[in-house]
Amino acid sequence: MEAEGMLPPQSLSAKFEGSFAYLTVRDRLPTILTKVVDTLHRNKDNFYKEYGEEGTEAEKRAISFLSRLRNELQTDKPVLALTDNAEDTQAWNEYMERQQDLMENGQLVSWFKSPWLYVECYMYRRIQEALYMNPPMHNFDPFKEGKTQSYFESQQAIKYLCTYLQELITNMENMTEIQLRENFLKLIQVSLWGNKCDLSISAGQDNSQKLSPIDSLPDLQRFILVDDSSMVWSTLVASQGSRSSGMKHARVDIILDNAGFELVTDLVLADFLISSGLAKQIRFHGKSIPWFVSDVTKQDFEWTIKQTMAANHKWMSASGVQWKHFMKEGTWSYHDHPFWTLPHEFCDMTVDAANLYSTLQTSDLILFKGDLNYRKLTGDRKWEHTVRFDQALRGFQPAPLCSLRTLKADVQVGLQAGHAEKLSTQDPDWMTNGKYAVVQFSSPHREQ
Ligand SMILES: O=P(O)(O)OC[C@@]1(O)O[C@H](CO)[C@@H](O)[C@@H]1O
Ligand SMILES: [Mn+2]
Repeated sequence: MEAEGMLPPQSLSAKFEGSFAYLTVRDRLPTILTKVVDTLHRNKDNFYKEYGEEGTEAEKRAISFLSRLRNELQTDKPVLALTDNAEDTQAWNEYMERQQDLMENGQLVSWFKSPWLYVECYMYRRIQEALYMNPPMHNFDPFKEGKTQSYFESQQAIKYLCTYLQELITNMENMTEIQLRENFLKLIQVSLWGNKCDLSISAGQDNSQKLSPIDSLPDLQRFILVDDSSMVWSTLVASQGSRSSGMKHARVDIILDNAGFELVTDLVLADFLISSGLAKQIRFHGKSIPWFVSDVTKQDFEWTIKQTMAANHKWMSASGVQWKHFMKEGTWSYHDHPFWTLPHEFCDMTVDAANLYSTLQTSDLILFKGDLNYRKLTGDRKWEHTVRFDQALRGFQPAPLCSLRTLKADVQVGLQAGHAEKLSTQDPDWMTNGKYAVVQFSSPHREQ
């Protein structure tokens, strides 16, 4: 827990000129908006075919809304309250008020003056507003094409991975505890590096995985700056009771990040956890609206399993069939909660999404995938790099948790003294170029 009266460090923000936040708001976010507009344009005929004139009109209105939004962003206009009437509209507008209270000298909350985490999340929610306000477009996912493309472009790697998984499952019975541990650690790393493949960092450019993900692991090892995966293993082993008695029903929650290759790496890990008996239940958590270009929605989740099932490859389809079965029998389940697409830091969850927090409290292990989750875990703040991960969580400790993240934003805690300085001389962009990664663990049960 945080010492009382201690203020956390400042939020990252585009107000720091030249910072990664600044460059993202200035360059990457407008590009993403332009791509959304292009996507709507390209689908013009489809909207007409499906909904007639009404579809064409909705598409035009959404495009003009998004063009205005891009202009507001680029000219640093004040952030506007949401005008739609969705489940989370009020929470967003209340959060805006909170941001307003934090502003100094009576300045208004705006794109280049407010916290980066807030304005970036807000942009994706405004894209959704453009769609909500223009039915019949409210269910349209402007990022769908990019997500399916990234899945298809990673076919080769997915084949390798599913083949590897099916071999493991065949040999599981004869595996010693040491071998089981080794394979678990490998699949944790595959899921970790799967996070290299998000589409928002490359503003939607192809970033797919083509090589064998298992063979690349040894070369990547030295880029893992903090590796707490052995603690993750101990947590799982401790929570399942003995392997043969299977007394306890360990539950793992995976807070998903990106669709495409990354999601497959997560499903493979989840399959291994169940097939090995390390866990009895997996709960996946995804986004309820299209988010940060590549994040998984329920539709993406179901689509991925279906596609994998239908693949013309023995081991891929065997994996897909198994995953479908896990879903059907409830061993796996998919959940979304509006909190995952709110701009809050996770330390706010106890108050702002108490029901989600209490659900997570009954988990044996929570895996947080990706960069945005890391930003929310640490509040996207200017922490010293040597501050402990536990401390940066500021009381967010529902259950043992682990962040699997490749570095794509300039926040990083939990490093040894001198490590960050050394990296800065070797590779000045180490925090944002996606070459490095961390596996960081924190447990409420651990001695603080
Ligand atoms: O959470 P993810 O998918 O790993 O990354 C999301 C992300 O690409 O979006 C932001 C850039 O716009 C960065 O913070 C981060 O790299
Ligand atoms: Mn993402």
